[in-house]
Amino acid sequence: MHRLRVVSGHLSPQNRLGPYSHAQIARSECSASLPVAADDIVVVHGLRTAIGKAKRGSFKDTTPDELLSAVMSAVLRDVGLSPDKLGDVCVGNVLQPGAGALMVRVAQFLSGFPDSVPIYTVNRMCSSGLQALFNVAGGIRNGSYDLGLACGVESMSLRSVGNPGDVSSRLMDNAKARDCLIPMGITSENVAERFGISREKQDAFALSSQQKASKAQERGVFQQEITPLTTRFVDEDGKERTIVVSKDDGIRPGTTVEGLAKLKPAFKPDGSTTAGNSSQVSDGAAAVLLGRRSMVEALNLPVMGVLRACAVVGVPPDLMGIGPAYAIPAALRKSGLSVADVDVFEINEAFASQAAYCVEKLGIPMEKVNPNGGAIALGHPLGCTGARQVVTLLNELKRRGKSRGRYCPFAAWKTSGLIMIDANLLTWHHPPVYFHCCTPLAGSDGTGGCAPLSRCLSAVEWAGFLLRVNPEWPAGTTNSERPL
Ligand SMILES: CC(=O)SCCNC(=O)CCNC(=O)[C@H](O)C(C)(C)COP(=O)(O)OP(=O)(O)OC[C@H]1O[C@@H](n2cnc3c(N)ncnc32)[C@H](O)[C@@H]1OP(=O)(O)O
Repeated sequence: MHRLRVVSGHLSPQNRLGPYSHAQIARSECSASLPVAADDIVVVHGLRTAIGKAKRGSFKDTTPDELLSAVMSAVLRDVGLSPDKLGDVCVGNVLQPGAGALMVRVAQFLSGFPDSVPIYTVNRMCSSGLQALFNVAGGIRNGSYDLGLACGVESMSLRSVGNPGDVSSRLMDNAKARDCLIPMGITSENVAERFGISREKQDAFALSSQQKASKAQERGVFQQEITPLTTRFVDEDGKERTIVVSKDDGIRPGTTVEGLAKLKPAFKPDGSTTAGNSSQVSDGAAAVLLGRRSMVEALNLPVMGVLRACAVVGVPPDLMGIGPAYAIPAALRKSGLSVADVDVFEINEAFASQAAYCVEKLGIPMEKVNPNGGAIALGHPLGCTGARQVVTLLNELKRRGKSRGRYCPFAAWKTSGLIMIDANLLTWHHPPVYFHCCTPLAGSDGTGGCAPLSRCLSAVEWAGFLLRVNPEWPAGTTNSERPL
């Protein structure tokens, strides 16, 4: 009934559609092609912390349980959901000892979650945050529970990559197994050499990431997705201060092609991968609340998107960065869409070499790729990034009033994760006061409200999962102002 009311509200002459006629609405792809089902897996809400520069940035003295707790509690607080309603919490993490099991359980209690709520970690390297989403979605799909929280967290300040753990000495006799020891920076060099991604091309990609992120930061775009975190910070004189962190550290608005060209190769003397065209080593966390549509509707929670398809593909470990070039087509096949149908792609920028290769190989127009910059500018807290990209993409699609997005981060070693998300106006849940926000035209600077209804209904896609975006929240709405 609620959906019918929502739809008829849009179609009624009293609504504020301005020049958009009913005929235009009826022609929309979204309403025609996207079925709505009670057991859809929907995204309710997502937030992230700011991303700190590891070892010297805002979160250099912040433990990962604190980062995680900040996003876990903020997401539930924003939508007014009691934690005891959660059936499971899955947290992507790469570097914490003991698979991060202690860290996440501590975060759970720091967040005020009862001990009856289960929590666990997952490690699919740089896709861990995304894998957490897959896992929670899987739990909902298989009927284990109706609501779950998918998170990602990493403190690269307090833990470093490097210890390979206990592996058999026989790995030296097996070329593929041996390749698993190749440092990530060298895999970037391999991709650049093998596929002819020149230094100039890499630097151009890096410049574009920095420029897009600078512009987004300047416009306040990230304020919608960042929950501020009050934390301790020890300054150069050893004095401890309390700071509030709400802004990403890594973005360099002054980046130029000349400045990038001057940087020395970081991983091998005659290489092309530098500090400027690599992702930054960072600290951060993100959380995304997922639920079965029937339960989400029963609790009158908002719906940001619907999970439509997931794909995970393995690639050779010495070329790990090419993952999106394989995972994106796999998810496209599952969804019956093509690259041309997609409006926004979020592709992880572990290195400009691999990201540029994937974009080229798939023939994606650059303006559709990471419109607010990626890990080169923002930073790449390993276990967090997949969840962070989902949060960033959903907010971008919401700003644009787009109904479908597609997203693809990728994992190190041999796998690539892909999820697809679509938006369908027919499934929106929000109070009428916000409902009208989809009628004014969005300003190109993201400040002018949501897109017209005809655009809200159009199809967009994304590499990864198809998520429905709810553009009823005006651009610039802060977390605390969002409707509950
Ligand atoms: C599956 C996966 O995702 S695999 C990927 C996993 N992640 C990784 O492997 C991390 C890859 N990145 C790295 O290892 C590191 O960032 C490195 C080794 C490339 C560089 O490390 P650092 O030297 O500490 O980098 P840092 O960001 O501090 O930059 C060093 C200097 O380069 C220069 N620089 C960096 N970016 C720029 C830029 N955009 N323009 C101009 N100069 C720049 C600056 O002089 C900077 O020094 P400053 O910060 O004091 O001004």
